[in-house]
Amino acid sequence: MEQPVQTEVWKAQTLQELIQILHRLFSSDKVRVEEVQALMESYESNPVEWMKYAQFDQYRYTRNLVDKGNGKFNLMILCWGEGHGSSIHDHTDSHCFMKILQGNLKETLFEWPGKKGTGAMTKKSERVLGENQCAYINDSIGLHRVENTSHTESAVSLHLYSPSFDSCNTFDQRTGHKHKVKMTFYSQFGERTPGATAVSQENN
Ligand SMILES: N[C@@H](CS(=O)O)C(=O)O
Ligand SMILES: [Fe+2]
Repeated sequence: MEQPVQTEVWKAQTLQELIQILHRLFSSDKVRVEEVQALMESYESNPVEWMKYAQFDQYRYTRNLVDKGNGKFNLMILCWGEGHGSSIHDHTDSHCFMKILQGNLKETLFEWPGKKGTGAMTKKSERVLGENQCAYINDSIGLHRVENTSHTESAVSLHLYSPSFDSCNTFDQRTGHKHKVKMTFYSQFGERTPGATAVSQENN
């Protein structure tokens, strides 16, 4: 009789436990994408656990720092009001995991523009991510835009970036021209970042 292959399957019962296991997985230098993705998917979103990080802005999506991952990653909660979305952007050569905690988000993938960056950008695919799903992207997969297309529901997502970064490139869909933007946190560890305002240089 053949034995089924035993693989280790993580199940994070709480956000705190998820963070603990993430610290363990990232303490080694080799990131196993499928393992992290499965772990993040295993956490069943419980709003009570993440509510203090979910700080919304009326005009744009917000980035709220949850954990600095011992220098190995940044974990953050993004809050998307009705109709809020990001520009087409890259991820600065990092791993990007994106888990939906509430609502739905549409992710549209684009190809990198050619060297000269001229002409309309090519759309590769799109999909709608639902609650508890976890997507993954890096620069070799392509560029993306994320949108809460709902006019009645907000959305909340949990993002892990490794290594962490604080700037990325945004791209003009019609011309492919890129533009470097700095990214900031609306709040950190549940506290509003002093001086952080709705600046226009953001990724949206
Ligand atoms: N990568 C974006 C969010 S998203 O649109 O994937 C950010 O960190 O702000
Ligand atoms: Fe992104």
